[in-house]
Amino acid sequence: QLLVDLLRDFETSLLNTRIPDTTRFLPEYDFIIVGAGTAGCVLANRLSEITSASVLLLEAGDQETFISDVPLTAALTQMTRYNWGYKAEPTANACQGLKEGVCNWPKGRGIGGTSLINFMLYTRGHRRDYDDWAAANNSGWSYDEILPYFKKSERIGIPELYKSPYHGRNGPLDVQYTDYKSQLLKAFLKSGQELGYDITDPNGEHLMGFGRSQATIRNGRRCSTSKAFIQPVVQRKNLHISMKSWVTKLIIDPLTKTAVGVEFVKQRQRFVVRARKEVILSAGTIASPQLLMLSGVGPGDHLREHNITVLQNLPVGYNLQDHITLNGLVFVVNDSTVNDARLLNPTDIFRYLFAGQGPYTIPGGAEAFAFVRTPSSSHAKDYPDMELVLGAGSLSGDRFGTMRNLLGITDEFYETMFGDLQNRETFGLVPVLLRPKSRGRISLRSRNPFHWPRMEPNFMEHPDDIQAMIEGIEMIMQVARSKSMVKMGTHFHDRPFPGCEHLTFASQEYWRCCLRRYGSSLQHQSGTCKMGPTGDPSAVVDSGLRVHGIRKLRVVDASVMPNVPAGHTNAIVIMIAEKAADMIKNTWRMRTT
Ligand SMILES: Cc1cc2nc3c(=O)[nH]c(=O)nc-3n(C[C@H](O)[C@H](O)[C@H](O)COP(=O)(O)OP(=O)(O)OC[C@H]3O[C@@H](n4cnc5c(N)ncnc54)[C@H](O)[C@@H]3O)c2cc1C
Repeated sequence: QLLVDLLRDFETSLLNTRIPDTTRFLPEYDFIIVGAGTAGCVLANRLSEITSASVLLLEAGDQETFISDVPLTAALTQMTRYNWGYKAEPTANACQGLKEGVCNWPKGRGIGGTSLINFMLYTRGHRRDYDDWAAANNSGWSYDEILPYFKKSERIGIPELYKSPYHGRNGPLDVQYTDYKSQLLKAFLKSGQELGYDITDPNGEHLMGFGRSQATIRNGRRCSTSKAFIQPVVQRKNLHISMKSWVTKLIIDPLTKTAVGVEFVKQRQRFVVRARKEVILSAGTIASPQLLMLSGVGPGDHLREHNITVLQNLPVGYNLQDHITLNGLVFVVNDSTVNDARLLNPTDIFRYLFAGQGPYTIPGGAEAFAFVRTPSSSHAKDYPDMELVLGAGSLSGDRFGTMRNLLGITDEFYETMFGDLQNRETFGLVPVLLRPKSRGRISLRSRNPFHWPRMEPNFMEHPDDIQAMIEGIEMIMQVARSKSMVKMGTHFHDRPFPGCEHLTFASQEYWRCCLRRYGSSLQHQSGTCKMGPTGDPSAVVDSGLRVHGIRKLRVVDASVMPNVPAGHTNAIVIMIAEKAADMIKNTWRMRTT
């Protein structure tokens, strides 16, 4: 930790804008934003554009360091204090063979939130995802209505997409390809064509197809929402940012049912600050429902169990969704791949440090993705229900254990599976279930705000989710058997997963077992403060993201998604926050100055 602190100080003095930490607070602000994560940073920027409005941004963590900047080593950030390090409850159909038999749920802590530790892949989902939100009486959320907000935030750095009507060129968030292109990437894209798919821009007209990873990177470094939205505006006088400020409660007037402020702890001192116009909760899918419940907004019975006075009975914490994945599908290949040993190569290190180029710039090690439709899918023909992610290397190359640590993979699993692959070139292919039918829940473990809430994933509780995953694995095998991949000497490392050796290898039962033991999360938890109209018994916020029944309180983060779209969630949360900022400005008839 000392080393991290020293490096951070060194780096912020040289490379980053130091974010001033407010210690003296106004008694009242127009807007108080709880959580400076992906959504909170966007909101703080857009709301403080109104020079007449005062904005307080409260964040439990502190400023990012260059440790989180390197795209390839994203997994390393999970080992720092920038990760809340949550662990979910044991669940019947996933994660059973992982450390402690539970799923790791890393979440970012610091200005930038989970955009500080995520894998930077930039995807938005399918047009139909948003049209479905709108069709469920969430007016204003159809694809045509939200596309301008994706574009508003984006500065596309991919020349062939400059003229695309789907991309923005003037936003603060850089979206780029890395300069690194392996032979494997070319073979993977070709295999897609062999299988009848197009090579597409997944953020363009058609999601279905194979494409290179677009990522939130700027000149080879992570472009967090802190870099994009906060660092350029720290000099604004009307924006106060307070770090290491742990919000413990939203203060809601029980008579008028109006949010009037927040309570938080900073440097062991308790503060209460009032909000003149609104409190905006952007603490993420786990902490936002927790804070609502601690403040009296949630399922009545559950709050009473914890002796919390019920101010508004709402289904807070339900509808938890996530994209499911299976790690450990490893392929041996003849070409050179990326692994920990190679990363010690001084040429690559210097190339990265001085030019922002080379393998270190691959976002989380993912070079490309394919959006495909499983044979049994009940979705429309153009709607992919499965993503296949191509790794530039694989879990077998994780000698330093950073990826294992992130995923909760035991050393025993690693040695048994990959012990004999140490000198081999390998890559991984990862299936991702895009439209899960299973639902989990966040609930309170206690009324102590410093205790983690209970996180029940219920992954793959619905049998269709397991079936889709098995078909996704079979599609991965098809890709690996394609001519272009075989030409590279690709073959599946067919060592049985520990605990599933007794089953016929590659049978449906075998894959079921692998999923139960090693199936896990892609960390796209969402939906726990669901958006829906009055009268929808599962809704927590309305289409303006206002909490039903409570005045002057909005939720703006991944928790409001009614259904998780078929895309990685960071860009989607940024879009939600961009739109929310406009809605808030309209409510208060405040213009950007
Ligand atoms: C390992 C990993 C890899 C991922 N990879 C990708 C990817 O490649 N592409 C992609 O699109 N998405 C990815 N995601 C998901 C994506 O980053 C998240 O969905 C998104 O960042 C969520 O944004 P948010 O604003 O809802 O929450 P967050 O960004 O988590 O923000 C919540 C903020 O609130 C703060 N907070 C919480 N409680 C309190 C409190 N009580 N008081 C004060 N502050 C508080 C937190 O510290 C945090 O800063 C990944 C996620 C993880 C964990």
